[in-house]
Amino acid sequence: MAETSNTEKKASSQSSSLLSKHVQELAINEDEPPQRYIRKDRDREAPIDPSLSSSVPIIDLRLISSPNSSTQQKQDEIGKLKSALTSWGLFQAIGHGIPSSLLVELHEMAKGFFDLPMEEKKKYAMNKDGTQNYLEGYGNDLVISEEQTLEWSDRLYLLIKPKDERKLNFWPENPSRFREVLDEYSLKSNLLAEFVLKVMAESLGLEDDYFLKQIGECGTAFARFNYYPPCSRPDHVYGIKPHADGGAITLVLQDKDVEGLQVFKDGKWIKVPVIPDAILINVADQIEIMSNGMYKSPVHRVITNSEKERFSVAVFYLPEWEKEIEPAAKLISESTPRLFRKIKMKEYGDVFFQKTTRGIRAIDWARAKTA
Ligand SMILES: O=C(O)CCC(=O)C(=O)O
Ligand SMILES: [Fe+2]
Repeated sequence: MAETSNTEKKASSQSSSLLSKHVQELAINEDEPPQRYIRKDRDREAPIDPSLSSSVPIIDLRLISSPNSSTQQKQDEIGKLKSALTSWGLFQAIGHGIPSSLLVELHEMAKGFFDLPMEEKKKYAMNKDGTQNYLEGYGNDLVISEEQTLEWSDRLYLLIKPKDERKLNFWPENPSRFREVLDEYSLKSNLLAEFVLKVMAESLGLEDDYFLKQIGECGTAFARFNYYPPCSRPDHVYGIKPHADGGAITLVLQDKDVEGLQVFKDGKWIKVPVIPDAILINVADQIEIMSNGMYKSPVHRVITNSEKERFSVAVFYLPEWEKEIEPAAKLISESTPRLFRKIKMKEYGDVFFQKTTRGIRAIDWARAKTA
């Protein structure tokens, strides 16, 4: 277990002053974001490189999945995917087979939920008792210390897989089609994640079900609906602070109009452009570990906007809690020594939560000790 300081113990036991408010309430009631939302890292700010946005990789999955593609087309696109994940750790997937109408509906469900009166949304509020790391429901990150910089976003966080572990009491009944649409999206998103995990394994010369087996049939998936209200000081307040995701892979449906997501690459921040109907797929820490560092789990952040609100839906795929994750033996050699230790997902999850909340990368804790 991760160490916990006294301040943090107090915070997670009850201190209500450390429970953050819904940002939507702040955005409506106060002109200036409170001090606890103001970034402390502006003096260490890396530059934004506008010229590289158009280079964020785009992969047409249809070229890989379609029986009508030639072997050459398929190999070329897998090569592009490999190069995208080696250098960026992400790509925008097009030709992914999820109908545009479903993506539009999912976006409408997100907007419809966050537009509900606060009292209605609070029916689905997270239980912030601090006893569990993966808190489902409507709320924000758990606040574990006074120093933590808070984020300008509200969330609805729901386990979608395994299906029999869903806690439907957190699934909104309003908008009336919310549950149905999320169920449909989960089905499609799970298939897409499976397909991509297979292609990723194949691209590294592993058995195509290598990652799926490591993740396990009962690997979990969480959908996170993110809502970023307009913020009067976008330069000083993060929608989500820099972080990498802790699971295996993440699928993100970005807002259809409003940009905000940025990825850190070679010392610079790069805006991820909005491409209609694309789904952003990013490597998360467990794939970086299993691929022995070949595929990178990218650091990314979300910037706020002074005028426009923004919605996104991220689905995080995680290995089963009891799985022990380590680099694939095939990817360890004299020239590519083992970079990471073997760690149980449950243990990684605990450490990930503690570190990420403080803005520290968890994967560094998983590195193998060099002799
Ligand atoms: O809002 C986005 O575009 C990305 C969200 C994200 O990085 C996350 O939920 O982990
Ligand atoms: Fe993320």
